[in-house]
Amino acid sequence: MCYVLGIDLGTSGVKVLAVRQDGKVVAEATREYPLLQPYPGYNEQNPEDWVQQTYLAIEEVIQKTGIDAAHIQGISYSGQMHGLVLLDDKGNVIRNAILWNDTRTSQECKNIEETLGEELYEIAKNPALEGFTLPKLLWVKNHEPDHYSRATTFLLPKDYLRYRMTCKLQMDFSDAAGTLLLDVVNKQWSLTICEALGISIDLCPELVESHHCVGNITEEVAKRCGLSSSTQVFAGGADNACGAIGAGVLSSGKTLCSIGTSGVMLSYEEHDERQYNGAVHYFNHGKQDAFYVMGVTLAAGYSLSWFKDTFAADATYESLLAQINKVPAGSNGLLFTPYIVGERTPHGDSTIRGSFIGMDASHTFNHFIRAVVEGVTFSLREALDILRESNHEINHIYSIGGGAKNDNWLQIQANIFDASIQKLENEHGPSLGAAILASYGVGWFPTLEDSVNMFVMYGETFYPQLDQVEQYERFYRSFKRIYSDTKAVNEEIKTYRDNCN
Ligand SMILES: Nc1ncnc2c1ncn2[C@@H]1O[C@H](COP(=O)(O)OP(=O)(O)O)[C@@H](O)[C@H]1O
Ligand SMILES: O=C(CO)[C@@H](O)[C@H](O)COP(=O)(O)O
Repeated sequence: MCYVLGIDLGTSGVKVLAVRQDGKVVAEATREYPLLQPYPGYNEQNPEDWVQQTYLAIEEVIQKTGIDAAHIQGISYSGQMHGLVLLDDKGNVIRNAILWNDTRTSQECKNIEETLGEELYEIAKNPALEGFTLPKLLWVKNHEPDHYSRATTFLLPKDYLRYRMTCKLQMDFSDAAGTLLLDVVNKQWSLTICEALGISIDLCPELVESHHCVGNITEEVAKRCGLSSSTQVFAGGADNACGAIGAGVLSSGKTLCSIGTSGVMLSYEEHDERQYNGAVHYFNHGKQDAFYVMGVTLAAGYSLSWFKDTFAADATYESLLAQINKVPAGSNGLLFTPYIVGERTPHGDSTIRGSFIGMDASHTFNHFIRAVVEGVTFSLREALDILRESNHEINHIYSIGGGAKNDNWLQIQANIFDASIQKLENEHGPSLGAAILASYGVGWFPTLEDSVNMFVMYGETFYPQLDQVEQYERFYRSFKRIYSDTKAVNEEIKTYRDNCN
């Protein structure tokens, strides 16, 4: 029997999945690593943590299953997008990675928009947002010139991990699309954007398709992890592109909701013709010559994990959510906005912060938990509204990520989105998409769709409950007001946060 490994380098941790040629997931292993937050709004990670934790997870999967390493024919990757990894001329990391949820680059974003104007949207198809890679490159150039001067190339998180395992430097189109340096339609680095912003195009690595074979596992890594150097390595994709592949979102009319650390509402796009004017992200898919649009809630699962770590550190997610059904929809008038690290969709605002609105002495811990779950889901509903307003008919949504592990939350999604919610038989998120790319790359299947048909198994469907849908529409209208009603006071109190620096 032959196998592939799918490796998802997420924000909270790395997940390694071993999948058999018949699509059976034979083992998985997850290892966490710390999120470094040296100042409010700063989010970094040490790339060496990614590498070492991945090696341990690979070892664990092989030890759990006793798989003969020579039977692992392919490996591919998915990863948290946009994070900046700078390498020197020896391939060494120059500084910690600056991540997708870091919001220090507001001034750089302003400079990019002022310099490029409409050209940015014509070429990169996206607005300059703090989470994207180009603003981070410019921030290092402006604030850490010694680091910038030593850089010979930049990579994104999963590309760096793949580089360490193959010694090959590349980036796939689906992840490159999130850098703001890619000409999305022509699938090439934009010399116009590089030159306008004083970035050498030589910093940009070779571009490849997600199913492209970049090389093999090196002898050194094979020995370290118990792999074989005969194993082929495939480029992989952005975590949301791989999440879409792993849920079978490979054709028009299909939509994904992914509640990971971030939250994503994503719809497949066959062509690049629709204009969204930056209201949502527009990226190359991991499926060749396809695209997708998506809205992002910066702190989706992160809002729940932050609340758990801060107020119930010893609880499990299961125990935390077990009682929320005892609280009615709308949490008896308690509303939460998930803007605890700023927000992207629909409010591109790095200054806004979260709120609990309507706190009453009668509210209990369970009300707060349910309010967090509902607030995250309301935020994703705002992204869904943008997609529906641009003529995406969306009545059925595939749900993945940590938030898809809880049936109460899946039912709340159905009621707030007013759509049926499709759970996968086994929730593996983007790592399944990465495994599918490897299975297609090694030639087990003639098309990506054939691999999806073999690997993806759908589970329970959750249907909207009319009475709850109607109640949520009322609460949703109140939720949407909170951003504009709290924007000014958040701008006032920002200085109190900054003085923590
Ligand atoms: N059993 C669970 N029930 C509900 N939410 C969960 C559960 N496990 C994890 N989560 C949520 O999912 C998030 C992590 O999702 P995941 O897709 O694993 O993360 P990432 O890919 O961003 O590292 C956590 O922030 C947490 O809020
Ligand atoms: O910034 C984005 C997408 O634009 C995020 O979706 C990151 O890609 C992080 O993903 P998770 O760790 O939340 O899966």
